[in-house]
Amino acid sequence: MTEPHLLIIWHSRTGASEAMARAAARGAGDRAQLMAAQDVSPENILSAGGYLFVCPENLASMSGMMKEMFDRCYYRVLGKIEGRSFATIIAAGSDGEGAQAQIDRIAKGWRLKRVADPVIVNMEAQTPEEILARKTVPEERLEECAALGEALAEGLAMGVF
Ligand SMILES: Cc1cc2nc3c(=O)[nH]c(=O)nc-3n(C[C@H](O)[C@H](O)[C@H](O)COP(=O)(O)O)c2cc1C
Repeated sequence: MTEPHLLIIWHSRTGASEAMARAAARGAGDRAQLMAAQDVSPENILSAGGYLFVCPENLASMSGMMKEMFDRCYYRVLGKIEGRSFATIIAAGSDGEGAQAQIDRIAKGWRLKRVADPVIVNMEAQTPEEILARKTVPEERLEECAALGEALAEGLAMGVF
């Protein structure tokens, strides 16, 4: 992997966020490290040049596993990653703004710099059956995620961010 690399951190319950994180990693190629939130350590965060956070909105919040990653790592890296770049992709059933705002607030605490507009992919799941079903993200949205991954990794490699 080339340095400084993009760390893509994801959590997914029904597959949408995982597919989008994998698409972003495909776009970034060998300039990205793709990690499930539960596996991320403070050392992984410290060694990356920038971050892409990808998770669903659950009950108006980021998903619990993503929050657990922030809780576990927050103070271990506070003050050591200031100015690094970040972006987000949120999978939602109908909204997504709550999860988005929470990650933005935590990133502000870390003094990260948002370098791409927020991406919220609304899967339009309304009923319990739809919400609990395995998700298939439309191809054009996956391509958008791939393009974002490529742009972030490229910007980091070129020292633009
Ligand atoms: C327990 C639970 C709570 C949810 N709450 C919300 C919510 O507050 N707002 C929203 O837009 N979608 C909500 N959803 C829908 C998911 O965000 C949506 O299905 C998303 O595509 C799931 O992403 P994933 O496949 O990566 O898990 C919820 C889903 C679950 C399972």
